[in-house]
Amino acid sequence: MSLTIESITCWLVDIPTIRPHKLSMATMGCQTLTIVRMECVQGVVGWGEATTIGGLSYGAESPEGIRSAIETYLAPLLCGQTFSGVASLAQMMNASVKGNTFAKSALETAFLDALGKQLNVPVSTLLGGALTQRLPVLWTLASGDTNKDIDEGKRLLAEGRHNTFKLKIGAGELHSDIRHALAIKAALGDGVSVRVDVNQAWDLPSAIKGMALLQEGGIDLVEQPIPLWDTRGLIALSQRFTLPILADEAVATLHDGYGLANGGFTGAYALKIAKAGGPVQALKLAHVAQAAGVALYGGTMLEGTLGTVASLHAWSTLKMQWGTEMFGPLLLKDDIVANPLVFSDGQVTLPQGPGLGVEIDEDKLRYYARK
Ligand SMILES: O=C(O)C[C@H]1C=CC(=O)O1
Ligand SMILES: [Mn+2]
Repeated sequence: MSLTIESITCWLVDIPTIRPHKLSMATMGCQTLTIVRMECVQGVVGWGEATTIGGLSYGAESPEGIRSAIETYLAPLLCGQTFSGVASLAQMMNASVKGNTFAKSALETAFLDALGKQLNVPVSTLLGGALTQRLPVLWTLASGDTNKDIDEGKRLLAEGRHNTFKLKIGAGELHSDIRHALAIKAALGDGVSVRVDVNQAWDLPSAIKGMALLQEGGIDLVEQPIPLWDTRGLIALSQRFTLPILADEAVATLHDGYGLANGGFTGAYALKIAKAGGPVQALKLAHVAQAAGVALYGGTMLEGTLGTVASLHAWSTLKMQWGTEMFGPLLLKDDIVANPLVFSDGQVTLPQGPGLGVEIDEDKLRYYARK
């Protein structure tokens, strides 16, 4: 069985967020989904998505750059070619295009969706088979205001939608950020897991001070406290504190995962399909982590439903010691799918059906697509 790619179409889809989402490097009021439609000669169509955060403020690929890499380089390379699976697809993309893992992730996702539809199996089956149909999912409190975050957290706990929270810090002065995090932790209570993501904003001395206070205050996990290039610092912090570290920006591919673990990093890796170049590539990093005894976490680039579901199919094949943050669609006011994901009891349900199991609402796609 193989698929021949006939055409690849790409849209930029702008969807407002339900509230401002404040990270250390940008405040989002809108998310741009780069949507890919891959039509195959065999009659199946696959869909994929790539997102980043805050234009070029989070990473090296912008939505416009992702679209340009696909339309100018990757689509002409792939159209007319026949692939028996993701291995030959990835090999061809990597031979001609360096980096651009976000663009490659959207294409790998679309191919997996098409292949699953052709074989009449879910993408999770192509990736090794789901261990579970429901995955834990936390929520990020990042309104930029401590009291608003507390109200939002309490409301979501009362509704039973989430029982674990991540806070975005690093934009403010160290001690006021710590006060913010510990006030939320105290208000939500002992039984609620609260983690923080610094998104690289601290230098090493600040991280040493900050982590001591966060550890003392009962925070459960600290994500990417220092810049991505400072792997020596990250390893040292992971060995110095009992408060575990989640490596995010510092660990994109299996090579990064190997390097950190080999250097003595203890803690966990945030897997993201966009950082690795697709669901199959992200699983390679997961398997390196498993070999090294590093724990796993299912990360998001705040994708809409398509990218979130693609990630969930991959994460469903793994034991995720720190759960997932696949809440992206809940941060958006709308989406381009006819069958939204179901979130309840701190969990999200993996869609059934062939391929990704996501049905696109093409009217909404046209409505939100950038003209
Ligand atoms: O983890 C990040 O760095 C990005 C993203 C994930 C959740 C969230 O709120 O932002
Ligand atoms: Mn992060």
